[in-house]
Amino acid sequence: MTARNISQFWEWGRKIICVGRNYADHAKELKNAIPTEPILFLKPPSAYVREGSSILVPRYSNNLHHEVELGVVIGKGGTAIPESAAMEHVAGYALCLDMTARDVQDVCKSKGLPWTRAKAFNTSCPISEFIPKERIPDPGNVTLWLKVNDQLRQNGCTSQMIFSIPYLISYISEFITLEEGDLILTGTPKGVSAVQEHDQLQAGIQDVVTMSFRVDRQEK
Ligand SMILES: O=C(O)/C=C/C(=O)CC(=O)C(=O)O
Ligand SMILES: [Mg+2]
Repeated sequence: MTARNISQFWEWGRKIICVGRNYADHAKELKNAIPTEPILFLKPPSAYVREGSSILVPRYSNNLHHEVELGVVIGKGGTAIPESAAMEHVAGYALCLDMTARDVQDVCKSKGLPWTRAKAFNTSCPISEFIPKERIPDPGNVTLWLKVNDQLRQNGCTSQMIFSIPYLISYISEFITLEEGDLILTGTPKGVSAVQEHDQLQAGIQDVVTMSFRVDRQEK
């Protein structure tokens, strides 16, 4: 059997665990309360999309939003990982988008239903190349940005996160065993907005990585 390479973690079929409302400015822009403990949801591995393929607006949505986020790639699994040891479990990072059908999410919220249809559809998780841990020495202090058709929409710093990466790893692993190849999306800063068919999205982490995606509509 050929050895698997963590730099292709998206091919492993592992979990994508997402944190919501982890930036106060984003929680406020959507008129949500600031959370007192992490809010979590999941995406399936079929949500991954890589550069060269398009982000697809689901047939059932007319308000697809971008959310730029720092993704943390788990390199060593564990259960009930103490916060003090959490960073030993990180292999690296990826720049991620948490594409969100906001109109569908609003309906789910109003009915008290899970956000699965709004957040977990095919192509809802565009990702960059794998970024080895050494290339981001302080993941708690990097700038994330996103442009739509060359217009800057999001520009935030991970220092604004309410719950830190070590805290999130420890919190999640209390009740979900983390495995090598899992990805944690750590939440988005303010500036989320709608994208349309044929838009070009560009996003980056400081001078570390950039990525671009075109938006298309799912065919009838
Ligand atoms: O509660 C809402 O209206 C929206 C919450 C989110 O979409 C949460 C996130 O995914 C995030 O903050 O990154
Ligand atoms: Mg998000």
